[in-house]
Amino acid sequence: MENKDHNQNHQSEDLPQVLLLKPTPVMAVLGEHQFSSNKYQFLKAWESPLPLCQFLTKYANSIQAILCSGAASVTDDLLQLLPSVRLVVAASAGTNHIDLMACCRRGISVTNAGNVFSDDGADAAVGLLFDILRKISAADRYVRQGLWVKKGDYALGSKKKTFVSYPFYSNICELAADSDALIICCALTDQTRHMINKEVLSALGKEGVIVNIGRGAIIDEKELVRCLVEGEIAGAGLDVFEKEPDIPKQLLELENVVLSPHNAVFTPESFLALSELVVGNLEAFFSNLPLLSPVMDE
Ligand SMILES: O=CC(=O)O
Repeated sequence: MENKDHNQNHQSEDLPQVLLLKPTPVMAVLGEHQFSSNKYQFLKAWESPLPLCQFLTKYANSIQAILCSGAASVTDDLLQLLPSVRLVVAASAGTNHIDLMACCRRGISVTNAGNVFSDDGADAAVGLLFDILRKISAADRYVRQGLWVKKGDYALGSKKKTFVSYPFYSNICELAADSDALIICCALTDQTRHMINKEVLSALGKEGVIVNIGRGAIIDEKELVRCLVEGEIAGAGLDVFEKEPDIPKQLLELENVVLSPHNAVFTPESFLALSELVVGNLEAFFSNLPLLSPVMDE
């Protein structure tokens, strides 16, 4: 029947209910490994014919946990509707889509992806950096467009291989001024929003490149585009953007920019580790054991 609420499964009535507001990529892996474990009733809001508000009201007093990715925000208003929620499991390292203060006020624990994405995130950032410095994608386009035949050899790339040490900088402008490349991989918070602004980009300078695998809004994107267009910095490798999936059109036309669709950590290995962590957190929570990757443990 078209209008059936697939969440209504009498056999699972006694299982702890875990709300999913939107599909999260980890579900594909969870599906293979754990979804069929029959330990939880996963309520998929998008599969219900009910409007979201009615759906939430129907299960308001029984949903104990929320599993979410960045695609769906966990706001104070949402939590207000779900008084039985005691755990929010983020299927991401970033928690900027979760109102942490509201969770704290309501005594709700929060977990995230811990460090399961660290290796693949680092690989992707270095990949973007090499691509920008050695113009790999741009040279690929050059060959595909037949320009090698028509115009001859491609412009030189560069990659310094000097000894690297890691001094600490408390001032981001000084850090940028002393760096050839800035790799942004921190969380988006009130403190880091637009942390990379006009001053920082101009301190990075004409030879400098920037890679962002954190969150788009850590960089003032308008300024970044302006600096790239006007040659005030040398290039950018960007996995994240301020208004995903929309990206500024000018970026598409720039040869010194490498773009990827917020997929820096999308590997089978990361997702398998994430699915195990998500299930591990749910199991720990419902067995009253310490959470595996707490952001906030109430
Ligand atoms: O962007 C990915 C994450 O936060 O895990």
